[in-house]
Amino acid sequence: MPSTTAPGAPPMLTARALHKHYGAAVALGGVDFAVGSGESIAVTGPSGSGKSTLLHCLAGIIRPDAGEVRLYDERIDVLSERERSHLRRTRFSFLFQFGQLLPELPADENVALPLMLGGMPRRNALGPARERLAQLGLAGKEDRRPGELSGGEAQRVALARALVVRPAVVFADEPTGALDRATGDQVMSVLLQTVAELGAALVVVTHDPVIAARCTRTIELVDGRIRRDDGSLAGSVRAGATR
Ligand SMILES: Nc1ncnc2c1ncn2[C@@H]1O[C@H](COP(=O)(O)OP(=O)(O)OP(=O)(O)O)[C@@H](O)[C@H]1O
Repeated sequence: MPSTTAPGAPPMLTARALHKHYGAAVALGGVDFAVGSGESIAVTGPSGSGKSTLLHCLAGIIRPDAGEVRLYDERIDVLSERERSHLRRTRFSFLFQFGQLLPELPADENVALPLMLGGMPRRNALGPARERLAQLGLAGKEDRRPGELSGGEAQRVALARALVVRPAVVFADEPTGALDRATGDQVMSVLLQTVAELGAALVVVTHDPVIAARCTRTIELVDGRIRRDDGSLAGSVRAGATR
């Protein structure tokens, strides 16, 4: 998959020397991280190794105790809660194991929600929402509520919702964990393809080696540190190409 990051351009999202403690427990013990446009990074590692904590620090959900996180050149770890919340709404998207769709809303309104939260009138938001649903093979199912969709369809609605704002970075935590292999593979294909098309970056926490293998790069956390990193993103971004 070619990177859309221009040669010499800085990575989109970088973290340096991230530390996070919970009491005496070290959740992150000095993590350096970078992801560029068009890249997909699988974050793997045993339970309790710090994967979710890393994701939450990168996404500005929690603040690290030390270290820094930048979106392009902007330090996001120093922003106020209000500023980080705005950033999460406008530049980032999130996809979880269970899509967290609103059960009372039809598919198109679920997808339109992030646009409406950003101030777009409902009538304007429904168009792009339906377009995104159609791209994900859900044309004709716009009026269905989540309970009237299969698990895979519902997760594609969640995916449409994550992508409708054209995010810079998509954060996913076990996005196919609740799906069977075939459906999960399909959702992952759409996710990887769309992220590449948008020139976005994907950070996906997963226990699944099949999903990790489909990403452009895998890092493995153990005890809050990166034990294995199967590619140097900084080098590949500078070269304008990924593995
Ligand atoms: N809010 C919290 N309060 C106290 N300790 C926490 C908190 N969140 C995480 N931890 C601890 O930090 C460490 C890293 O947790 P984290 O959830 O990041 O791991 P993980 O790799 O995502 O685990 P899993 O695969 O089980 O979801 C663990 O020891 C965990 O118990």
